[in-house]
Amino acid sequence: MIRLTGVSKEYAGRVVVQELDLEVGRGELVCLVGPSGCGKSTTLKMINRLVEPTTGVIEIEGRDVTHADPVKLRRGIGYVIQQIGLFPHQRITTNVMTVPLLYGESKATARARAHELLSLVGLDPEQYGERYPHQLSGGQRQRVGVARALAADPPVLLMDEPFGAVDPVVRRRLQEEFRRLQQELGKTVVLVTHDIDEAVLLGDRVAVFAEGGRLLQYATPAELLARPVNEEVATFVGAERGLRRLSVTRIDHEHLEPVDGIKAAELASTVAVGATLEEALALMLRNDRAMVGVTDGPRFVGVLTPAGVHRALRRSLRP
Ligand SMILES: Nc1ncnc2c1ncn2[C@@H]1O[C@H](COP(=O)(O)OP(=O)(O)OP(=O)(O)O)[C@@H](O)[C@H]1O
Repeated sequence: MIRLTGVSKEYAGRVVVQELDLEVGRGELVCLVGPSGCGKSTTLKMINRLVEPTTGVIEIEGRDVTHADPVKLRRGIGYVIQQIGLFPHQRITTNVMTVPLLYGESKATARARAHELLSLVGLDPEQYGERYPHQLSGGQRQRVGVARALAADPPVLLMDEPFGAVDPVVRRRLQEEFRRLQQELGKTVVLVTHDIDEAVLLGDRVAVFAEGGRLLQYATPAELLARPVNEEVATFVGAERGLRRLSVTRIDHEHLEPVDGIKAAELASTVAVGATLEEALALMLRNDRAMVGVTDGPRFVGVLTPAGVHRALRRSLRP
């Protein structure tokens, strides 16, 4: 869907993005992560031509974006930034209607679409649609930003620290909801963050950048956490990467032991197949039991033990 080949950017002779090759598949969510100033935002802005690359080629669906009309190009690419830039003197619904109106939709259609999108991001249009941005919380404004970026139904969404301005609890909820929404809508997303936890939670793949716009590693979260390519990545991913792996590895049938001979009283609680190892371990610790029951819909399918957790971590690296 998106391909960068040999892309570099220099400002006054200083290289901020270096010979970057990166491919993003259709429907994939890719996180660009790295320390402040390493060129993540610049990379994102080259995709929608807010910044022109010094060298290299950027293609979207096989078409070189440098030959596209930048205004048209940007309308086809949703863009969400931390300071979401809602129009302060326009009501929420009107804010979301902007792009469909630009596209020549009728007011009635654009309004209906705006209401649909507000509901989709968890804001009741009846309750919030007629408010002004300053009458919403930071997290609610962020949702409006996402709704507005989706309004033109763009196949590609670029997001620059979209959840950076909200407190950690709200951020986690927005991240989880956004991940669900993205899977449902099948958008191709490139998301910039400096937060490795956000990157491994959201990304199908994660690109780790270093100072000077060098791409150090581009891999799935499981691969990145288990096998950082060098010390630099290992340091960035952090000493807690073992723990982080628990949060990206999901429980599968093959990790379980049979339930035969286990009494219900030995199982303090259950989790569903597909939950993370982190959730399962948290339950084991909370209940002081070395196992947790696992369900699949209404069925009870087995138990997960610490040995199963080990197995799951090992197997998470199989291609
Ligand atoms: N218009 C510009 N002119 C000159 N230098 C710039 C310009 N825009 C960005 N830079 C420099 O390019 C480098 C990369 O900036 P960029 O915003 O891409 O980093 P980033 O990784 O997104 O950082 P952050 O996480 O702090 O937003 C920085 O050193 C920045 O100072």
